[in-house]
Parts: sequence; structure tokens; C-alpha cells
Amino acid sequence: MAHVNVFDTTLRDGEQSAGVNLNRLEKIEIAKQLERLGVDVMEAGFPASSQDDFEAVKEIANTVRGCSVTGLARAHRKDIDRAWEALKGGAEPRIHIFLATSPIHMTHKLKKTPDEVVETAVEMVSYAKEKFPIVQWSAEDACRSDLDFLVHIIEKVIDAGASVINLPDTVGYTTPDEYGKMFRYVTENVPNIDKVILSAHCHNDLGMAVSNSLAAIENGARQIEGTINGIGERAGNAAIEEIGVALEIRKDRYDYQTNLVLKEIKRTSDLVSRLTGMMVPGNKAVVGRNAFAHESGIHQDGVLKESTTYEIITPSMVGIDSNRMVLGKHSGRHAFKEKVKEFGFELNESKLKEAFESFKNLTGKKKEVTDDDLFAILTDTQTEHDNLPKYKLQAFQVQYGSINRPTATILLTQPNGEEAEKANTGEGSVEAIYNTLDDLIEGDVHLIDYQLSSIGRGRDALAEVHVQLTVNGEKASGRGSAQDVLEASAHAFLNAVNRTLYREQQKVYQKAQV
Ligand SMILES: CC(=O)SCCNC(=O)CCNC(=O)[C@H](O)C(C)(C)COP(=O)(O)OP(=O)(O)OC[C@H]1O[C@@H](n2cnc3c(N)ncnc32)[C@H](O)[C@@H]1OP(=O)(O)O
Ligand SMILES: CC(C)C(=O)C(=O)O
Ligand SMILES: [Mg+2]
Repeated sequence: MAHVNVFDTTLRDGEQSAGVNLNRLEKIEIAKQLERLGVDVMEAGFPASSQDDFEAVKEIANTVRGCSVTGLARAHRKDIDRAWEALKGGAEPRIHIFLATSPIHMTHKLKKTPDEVVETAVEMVSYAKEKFPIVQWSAEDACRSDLDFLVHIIEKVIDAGASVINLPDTVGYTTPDEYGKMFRYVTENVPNIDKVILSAHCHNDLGMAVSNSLAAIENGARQIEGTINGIGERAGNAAIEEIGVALEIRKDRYDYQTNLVLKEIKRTSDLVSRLTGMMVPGNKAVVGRNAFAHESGIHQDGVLKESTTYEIITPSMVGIDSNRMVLGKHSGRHAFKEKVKEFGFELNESKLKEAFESFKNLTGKKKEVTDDDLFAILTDTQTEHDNLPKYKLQAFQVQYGSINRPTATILLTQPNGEEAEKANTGEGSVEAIYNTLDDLIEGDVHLIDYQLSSIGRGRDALAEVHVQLTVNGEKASGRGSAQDVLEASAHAFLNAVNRTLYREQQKVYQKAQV
């Protein structure tokens, strides 16, 4: 099995993401985590670009011992000198010099002829080699370069002392087939190519960075460059976690290994996301919030029966505790039943049906039904007495205006099964509801205490109301939850009244037993 080095450039190309600016301490924290992740080389920055970057690269080089630390430099003596000052204390000082080789870059940006570019590259690699034991040279914009020119310049820089040659797809233009062929061509045509490691560095402008990196490996690359979460210039770089997991999951096809500790992926991803402020999209491969989440009933049923039906990666492999069954509009009974069990409830068939209906009802109103919501539904269903005569809210309407007295109209099923409707007013909407319920309920009911809280957060969080009443002089408490505060208030009131009804019936039953 061939070994592929992982070269992480989160702290250099990743930091080039528009809007990202890491301070020294943040860079060091990420560097320590990259070491834990098992990368072989980390590019800590571009020392000549600023004093801050210089300090960060220096501190990382002097601290990290588990992998090689490198820094970027243009083909300029002063960039190379600065890089040496920053990196010389490292375990294995290594420099990364780049110079563009495509006609577009040479003509318009560098304003140099191809011969001048070869001359500069050779001169700078030789100069760097006087200081650094390892010199990596990159042919910037390699994919839009003339292949025979690439072969020529690569041969020269190897002779000048480069030990790693990187062929970047700087603008994310290439396809896997083309990128693979470029590596093959270079391998077959550069006479001294066996003296170096070939490296792939892909950008994601056309969404092919990971596929291109894998194609490069299959065609001779023994180092892949990328970033955590795929952050980087423009649309980003190849995501290292995706390449690492693809090599592992498809080892039937890719006979290569890396030193990556896959279990560290989740933590690394979280840390990079938090410190850079680059949020990971929910559907991002391997580390997205939904990467191990199942919402549709058929998938949930399949995964509950056998996880491999719909999961090709085990969450624990990348440091995620477990998959997630998201209960939502598309979920079915199997997953719901499982959640009921997980929460420790034992519902009989009719209660299970009732709870499932309440849940499905809620999915029509809320984007995501959270565990807290579900817990509330299940607690309500579990603690509701079956088949007992009770008051049940059928429908209600509240009219509220800043200048009118609020009015509630309520339709209720009574314990005898008949329906009754009434309307009344109050100082506020809740009081209007309670006054109306009072009119509809037999007996003397007084509200002693009312408390409102929300279950979970966000605009669509469920409301939970707890009340204390006296019903015919007896204290009773009640609880109700609903998406609407007024509906939760009505449920809580009726819940307390129904509890006193239940107590009455228990007393009658106990007397009959005696
Ligand atoms: C593909 C990549 O990701 S390359 C890395 C890109 N990263 C960055 O640019 C981030 C850090 N960069 C910086 O802080 C600044 O650009 C600096 C400090 C490096 C240079 O700043 P300035 O001196 O103001 O130059 P500026 O950035 O405007 O222009 C770049 C200059 O470098 C030259 N240049 C570009 N690449 C190279 C190279 N590989 N070797 C030598 N010179 C180069 C350009 O031709 C231009 O030269 P000119 O001034 O003679 O026209
Ligand atoms: C500096 C080089 C390697 C680079 O980032 C690129 O070409 O994308
Ligand atoms: Mg790049």
C-alpha cells in the first residue's frame, strides 16, 4: 500500500478565504489540532507577507514537533530569507516557493518570458537549498501551462535542489481526467522525476477539487494539499477530511494510506469553523450537520434495521458520536417509536397513535421538531388519562386590538360528549380565554398562578404554560404546550380542570370498591 503525504494549508491558503483573518493565538490552536489530526506537513503561513504572519509561523515552527512546518515564499530572495528566519527553529525546516508557469500568468502578471521564469525558478530554488533541507517548488497555474514547458522547468528545478514538486490547479479549471493525465505526462517525461515527491493542490471553482486530487494520486502524486472544511481562496481548496475519508471508505479502489487520525476530523472541523467564522454547510460531506442525519421515514426505517442501508461512513470513524434521526415532516412510525423508547416512555398503541398525530401536526407548523418539543408531546400524552370523560378544546378564536377589549370564542367538548360554545371578554387575551372557559366549565374555577416559558429557542419554539387553579375549592395544577401561547394557555387550564375530574372519578371508584 503506497503512502500519501497530507499537506495542510488551512493556515495559509485557507486563511486567504475572503473575510478570514486569524490571529497568532488562533493559528497556534489550529496548528496543535492539525498535529493531532496527523497531517505530515502544515503550511503555517506566508512569513514575508506581514509581521503577524511571520510571528505566527515562527511560533508554530518552534512548537510543533509531530509534523513538518512550512511557509510560502515568492521567487524572491527577501521572501526566502524571511521564511528562513521564521522556520529555522523547526524540526524539519521546509520552504514552499511558487512561480507561475502558464502563459497568462507569465505574460500579464509576472511580465516575464518563459526563459526568465525558468532562470528565476532555478536561481531561487538553489538559493533556498543553501538554507533549507527540504525545498518544495510549485508551478502556479500548472493546469493552464504548456505541458512540455512544465516538463522542462520541472527538470531544471529538481536539478537545482527541489525535493517536492507541486502542480497546482490554481484556478480550479481542470477535470479529473485532465489532471490525472498531467501527472502521468510529467511522471513519464521528466527524466529526474524519481528524485522528488509529486504533489497535488486543487481548488474547487468547478466543485472538482477532491475528485481531481484523487485522480492525481492514481497517477503518481504522493502528496495531496488541501484545507480543513475545504476553505480557501475563492471557492476554496480540496477538503482534506473528504480525501482522507474517501481513501478509507473506498480502499477497495484506492490502495493508498495516509497518517490521518480520522477520529480527529470532527474536532478539527469544528475548531476551524469557529475560529475562521466560515460556517460548515449542513449538507457538507463528512462534517456537515446533516452528513449523518436521516429524516425520511423510509431511510430511518432502513437505518434502524441495518445502518449500512443508507450510511457508508460510520459517524464514530470521524469522531461523531452517532447518527441523528431527525423527526420531521418526512418521518414515519418506526423512527417515532424508536425515539419514544429512547426517551424512556412506554406508550400503549392508542397513546402512540395520539402522540404520533400530535407530532405530525406540529411538523406542519414547525421547521424542525426538536427533542424538547417531542419530550413535551410525549409527557403530555403519557400523563393524560385514557378514555375518561373530560373537557376537550375543539376550536377557539381570540379577537385582540389595542383599543378593543379582547374577546375569546371557544368551542369545547364537555365530559358528557356534547359540544358547547361561548364567548367572553377579558383585560387581555389569556384572561378572555380563561373567562370563557370558566363560563363553559361546571363548578367554581379560580386561577391562582400562571407561568409561561418556551421549549427550546427560536421564533418557532413551543410555548409551555403551567397553571394552578382551584376547582370547587380544591387545588389543581395543569400544563399545556402548543406552538401558540394562547392555545398552550387554554390547554393548561383544561388540563388542570380535567385532573380534578379524574380525582373525582377515582374517589367514586374507590367508594364503590369499599
Ligand atoms: C496562488 C496563491 O495562492 S499565491 C499566494 C497568494 N497569497 C497572498 O497574496 C497573501 C499575502 N500577500 C501579501 O501580503 C502581499 O501580496 C505581498 C506582501 C506578498 C506583496 O505585496 P506587494 O509588494 O504590495 O505586491 P502586490 O501583492 O500588490 O503584487 C504582487 C507582486 O508580486 C509579484 N509576484 C507574484 N507572484 C510572484 C512569485 N511567485 N514570485 C515573484 N514575484 C511574484 C507580482 O508580479 C507583483 O509584482 P510587481 O509589484 O512587480 O508587479
Ligand atoms: C501557492 C500555490 C501553490 C497556490 O496556492 C495555488 O497555486 O493555488
Ligand atoms: Mg492555492
